[in-house]
Amino acid sequence: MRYTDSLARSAEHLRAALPLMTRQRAALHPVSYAVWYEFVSARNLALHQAVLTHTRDGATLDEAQTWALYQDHIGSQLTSLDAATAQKVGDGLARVLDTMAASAAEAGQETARFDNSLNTWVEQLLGDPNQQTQADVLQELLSGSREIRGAVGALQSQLSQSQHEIEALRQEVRHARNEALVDALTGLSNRRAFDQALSTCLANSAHKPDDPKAAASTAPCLVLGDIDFFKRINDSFGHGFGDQVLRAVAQTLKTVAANDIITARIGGEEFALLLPRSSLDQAEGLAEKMRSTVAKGRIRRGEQAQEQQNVTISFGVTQLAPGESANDFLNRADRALYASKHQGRNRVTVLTSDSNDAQEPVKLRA
Ligand SMILES: Nc1nc2c(ncn2[C@@H]2O[C@H](COP(=O)(O)OP(=O)(O)OP(=O)(O)O)[C@@H](O)[C@H]2O)c(=O)[nH]1
Repeated sequence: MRYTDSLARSAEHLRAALPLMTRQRAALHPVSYAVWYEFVSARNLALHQAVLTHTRDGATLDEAQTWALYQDHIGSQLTSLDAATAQKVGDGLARVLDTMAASAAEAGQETARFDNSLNTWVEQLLGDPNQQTQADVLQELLSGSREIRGAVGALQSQLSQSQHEIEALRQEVRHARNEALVDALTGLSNRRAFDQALSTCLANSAHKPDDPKAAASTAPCLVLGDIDFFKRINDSFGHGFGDQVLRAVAQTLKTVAANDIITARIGGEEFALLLPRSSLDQAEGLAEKMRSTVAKGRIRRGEQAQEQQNVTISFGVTQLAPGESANDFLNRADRALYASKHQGRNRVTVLTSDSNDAQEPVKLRA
């Protein structure tokens, strides 16, 4: 069960959530309650972080953002949890069937061996006319054994049919599981997949510390991107065109990023790229290439050639410091992104771990 808080604790979270919802003029429906409940209870770090990002500088969460947060951080978790359970059940069933099929095959071989022995005995007995009665009995035994063999054969083919069915089921579950990790609009990884990849990447990097003597030291790098003035695009040309812009930008990021880079849509118009092992310069170069490719592109709005829209995207780039938590890593990338927005947008900002102070000047590139 997802919510296991005691009554007193739930009431405490609710008391904390309600004033926030009022201040945010949040709509009063279960999706909105769930988002704010999870935010105040700090049970869901990714959601907590996303709400902070959306509401910085006193901004309010709108309906679309609330639904998107629910979809990315709460709803999809339930789906993939179900899928994980189904996968476990499927695997268990398949294991049982594998064992049964192996036993049945063994039983079949046993029976065939028994049948062969009987054949030999019958030939010997038929060679002796005085043993006619015993031979009749043995013939009967032989035909009985053939029946057994037929039955076991049927069982084997039944089991092999079931194995095919289970395999098909397994593939369906695998497919459902993958779907739960994919952002339906853009086809990129979703927030959940990104969070999983980030924690795996951090765990791996803890086991493989970087060589401090290497010239351009490599470590996990994070590139956060956020489309500029996206609200204006939605407001001017409609939500449908906004979605088209999201798909086009996602496609550009996917094309520019190499295969080993996790490319995710982690919020409404926010993207994240995780480079498992890279120098900060390489990560900055990648962000810069993405920024300029998006800025040069034109997205068609209608049938007329002049109905084209250009969009820009701001980036924040950082590299993991040794022993750093995922939260601090993400926060620094977010602050770098925020600096890009603050400095005029359509730019890449790199923030290193030793320039942790938000006030400290950061390296900017337009
Ligand atoms: N079309 C579309 N819009 C979305 C989606 N998810 C969030 N949005 C919208 O994205 C907009 C984000 O706006 P803001 O957070 O104000 O940011 P912005 O206008 O891009 O401004 P800056 O980031 O400061 O440049 C909001 O209007 C959301 O409704 C989505 O899936 N599709």
